[in-house]
Amino acid sequence: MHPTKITFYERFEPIILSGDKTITIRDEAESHYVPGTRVAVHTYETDRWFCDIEIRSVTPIQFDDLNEEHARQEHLSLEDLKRIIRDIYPELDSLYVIEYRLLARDPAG
Ligand SMILES: CC(=O)Nc1ccn([C@H]2C[C@H](O)[C@@H](CO)O2)c(=O)n1
Repeated sequence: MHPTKITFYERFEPIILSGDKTITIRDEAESHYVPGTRVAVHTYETDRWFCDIEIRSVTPIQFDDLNEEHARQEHLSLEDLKRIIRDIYPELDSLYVIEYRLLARDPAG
């Protein structure tokens, strides 16, 4: 069964809902999303649903191959992106770029 839920740190909610952040970079444990499927997005901290996304692609990437295009898609500088990835996944080099598009958001949000 493919995963139908993903969590994001609450601080990223505004840029996900604005459509400015269109990828997330995760480890192997979170790499099993299926392109074309709908996934519910919840906050990591409180498990609050705030939107749905459609998975566009899941692509392996090495930490050293992260570039300015990934940073643009994350709506971050490359320096900040690499620092955040290193905070979340210290010493992990094999990662996955999950590209998505915003489908529906909480009308009360
Ligand atoms: C539990 C967990 O790992 N949750 C995550 C992981 C990553 N993100 C964000 C941070 C960056 O913008 C990208 C890159 O991983 O995705 C997140 O919000 N929550």
